[in-house]
Amino acid sequence: MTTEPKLSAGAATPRWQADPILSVERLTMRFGGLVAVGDVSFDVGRGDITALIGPNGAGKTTVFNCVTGFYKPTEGRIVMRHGAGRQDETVRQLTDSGLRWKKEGDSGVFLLERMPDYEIASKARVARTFQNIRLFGGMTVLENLLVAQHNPLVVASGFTFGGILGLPSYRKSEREAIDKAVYWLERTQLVDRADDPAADLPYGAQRRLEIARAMCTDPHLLCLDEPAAGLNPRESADLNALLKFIRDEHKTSVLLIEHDMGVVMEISDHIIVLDYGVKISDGDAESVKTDPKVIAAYLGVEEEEDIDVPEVLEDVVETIGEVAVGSLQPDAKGENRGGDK
Ligand SMILES: Nc1ncnc2c1ncn2[C@@H]1O[C@H](COP(=O)(O)OP(=O)(O)OP(=O)(O)O)[C@@H](O)[C@H]1O
Repeated sequence: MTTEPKLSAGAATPRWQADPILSVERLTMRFGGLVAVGDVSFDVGRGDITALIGPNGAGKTTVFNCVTGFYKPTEGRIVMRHGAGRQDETVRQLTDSGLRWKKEGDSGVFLLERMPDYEIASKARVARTFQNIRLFGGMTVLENLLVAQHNPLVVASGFTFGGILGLPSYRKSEREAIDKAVYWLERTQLVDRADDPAADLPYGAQRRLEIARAMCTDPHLLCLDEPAAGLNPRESADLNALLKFIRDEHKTSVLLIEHDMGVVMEISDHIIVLDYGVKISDGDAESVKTDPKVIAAYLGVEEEEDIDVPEVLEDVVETIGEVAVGSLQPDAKGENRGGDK
């Protein structure tokens, strides 16, 4: 099934079509007989906040794991681009040649389905956070951010000796790494906790630290798996502000999985909706939240069922727009379609 991206009336060509930083093309992921993701395609606009949403078990994390190299897709192509435009000719050349990436100056094309996860992070510059927080709990908050910058520091140390001897070039890189860490600690309101073990931070602060750590790697694309999970309303508002800052001031593209529709509808430029492993809607917030297929998926109405959309629409849009959708995650049939992460 193909679902063409939708825009609200009067909108111009969206960035995700004109200038996609990431294109997921006909992605399929099977686990034995289970099709977790089936023939899914979508684009992520450069400089956009893009949300991937859907009920439990819809396939969101599986898509994330394919994009970030934790899974090798069964089928499909995942194109990451540095520099403006679709770069179709380079994508075609790479696909035909069997090579993994091509970089020229500030431009570059990376076929992520061919790359191991460490290359996706270091070369394609895709950073991610996890549904279950994965910090180095015994290290301090500052150390967590310095570890994230390990690669440039190792290079600056000339692979050890420059660091041991304290050469000026290494000291300069070390200073820069600390400055960058402090910058992100300030942006995430964690400066006062810099010397505390990461495990001692409250939950919401640990989530912000994960984002700070990812940003210390200077990603072109930041992938966040349920960043608002477990946050209180105040922390969710802070998260919204942080993600808008990352988009607007750092021009970093963001792709997030999120169940909190308050967060999704407020900050997303573009929303893709999955259900049972297929894409059911794709467009801006306005078009997605009024899409009958989305409403049916969240409320568990069978597609063939003749729902009276105008009658229920107002209530449902209000619900999807305002509720932290924990209560909507299991569908109306009472099924929990997901597994633990
Ligand atoms: N490694 C795996 N092995 C087998 N099945 C898997 C694996 N990972 C995911 N699945 C299955 O694939 C389907 C999609 O799971 P996925 O975690 O991608 O959904 P999700 O949309 O992220 O769900 P949630 O919102 O609950 O996190 C589910 O049926 C899940 O049980």
